[in-house]
Amino acid sequence: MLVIQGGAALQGDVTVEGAKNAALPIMAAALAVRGDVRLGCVPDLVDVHTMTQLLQSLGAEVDRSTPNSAVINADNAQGHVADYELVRRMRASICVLGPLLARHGRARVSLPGGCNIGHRPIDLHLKGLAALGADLRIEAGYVIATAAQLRGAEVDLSGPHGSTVTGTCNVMVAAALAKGQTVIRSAACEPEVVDVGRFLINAGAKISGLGTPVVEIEGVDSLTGSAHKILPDRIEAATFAIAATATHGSIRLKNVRPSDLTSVTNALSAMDVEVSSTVDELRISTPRQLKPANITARPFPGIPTDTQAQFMALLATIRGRSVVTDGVFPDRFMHASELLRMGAHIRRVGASAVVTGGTRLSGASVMASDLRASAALVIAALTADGESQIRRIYHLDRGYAGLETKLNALGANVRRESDRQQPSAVKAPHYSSQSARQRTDS
Ligand SMILES: CC(=O)N[C@H]1[C@@H](OP(=O)(O)OP(=O)(O)OC[C@H]2O[C@@H](n3ccc(=O)[nH]c3=O)[C@H](O)[C@@H]2O)O[C@H](CO)[C@@H](O)[C@@H]1O
Ligand SMILES: C=C(OP(=O)(O)O)C(=O)O
Repeated sequence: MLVIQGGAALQGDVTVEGAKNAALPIMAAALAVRGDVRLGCVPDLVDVHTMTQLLQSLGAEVDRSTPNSAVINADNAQGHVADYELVRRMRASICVLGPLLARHGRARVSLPGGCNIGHRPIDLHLKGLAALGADLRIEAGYVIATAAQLRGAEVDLSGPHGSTVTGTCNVMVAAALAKGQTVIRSAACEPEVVDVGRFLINAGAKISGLGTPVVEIEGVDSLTGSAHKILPDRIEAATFAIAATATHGSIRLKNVRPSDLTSVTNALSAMDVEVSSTVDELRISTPRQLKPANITARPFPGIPTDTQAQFMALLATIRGRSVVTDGVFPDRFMHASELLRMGAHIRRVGASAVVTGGTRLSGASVMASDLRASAALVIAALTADGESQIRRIYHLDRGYAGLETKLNALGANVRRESDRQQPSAVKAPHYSSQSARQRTDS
């Protein structure tokens, strides 16, 4: 668990890692590439470790001996079965479906489980791959997919809450090696999807329209090894920016792409936070008084759903009434009940959470339910009077590398202790270790 003594304002510089949500689908896409794939800025996260194990279970060689890098060679990867034991640990395992199908013409991938952030179907992944000619069925908890020859097609990925990020990645990889032209309509526009597309282009794919809802792909015969640097993690950056704001601190974020964070910085500016940027840095400086705000998470370029919980924790500290809505995962409010334990005033009203902020939060023992809920509890604890214990932080280790080290360097008081209520806890991942036990959030 993390034990946090609240009250310190975050001050100083922090360097942001490469993005989890780009690293995972790119590592999966390496299954469809011949030769060495050299990745830089790979974050040292439990999820990356799980993806490493998944690729190895399929026969790929993965060398992570150099920090923040991965060299993947899938030339001898003959496996096509992504086993439940690995897939259940991490939702993003579904990203191997498209690459396996493209590579072997068949794939058997365990269904990723129901997750704590709400309903997470994969119907759009299946619909997209079926449009390319795959035959797909669900049997005994596995997606079973076969395709003698994938063929380019028109694919519409619009769902009830926008497009699908990992679904777009799956279809993009499969289409890159399909015969003929594919047009993906309602493609996800998230920067991580663009990064996956750029990785594929470096490997020889022909893709245009990245970052727009219409992505066109001309299939090629093969993809070949290449080097790619993972883009900076906008969610980690936003988490630190929100934490600095909540503690009335002042920080400089290094290795960021400010244009990926416009919705977040606009929301902070509307609360009266001072935000300034250079090409790869952001400065956040917080006045004494902040204004409440209404926050609605939406697909890119909207406020990311992966920052909604952190915003809710911040708004609980700001005097006045704020409304938080999640237009991507409408039920992603598990953090609210734990924030209540710290003295926050939050009510669910229809599809939104109404936050009446301003009462000082107090330290408490709380339980993290998912990755960003954990981050929200950390932010709340940093602002609270007294000590908080945050349990089940294996969620946090899925998505934040060295969080307590980074926070302490900014002046926070955070320590990691063993949690007797957490029998299956994982250690923070280590480059050379292949044996970390992990827990699923799914
Ligand atoms: C590894 C990774 O990149 N994870 C991110 C990815 O998850 P992930 O790719 O799983 O999320 P999606 O973009 O697929 O989901 C977006 C919305 O579409 C719905 N949907 C999705 C797929 C489908 O087949 N049918 C369907 O209806 C979902 O229920 C949700 O309402 O994008 C989410 C939304 O930005 C982020 O919270 C996750 O951090
Ligand atoms: C929900 C998240 O990740 P995943 O899709 O891997 O569960 C997240 O990063 O907040």
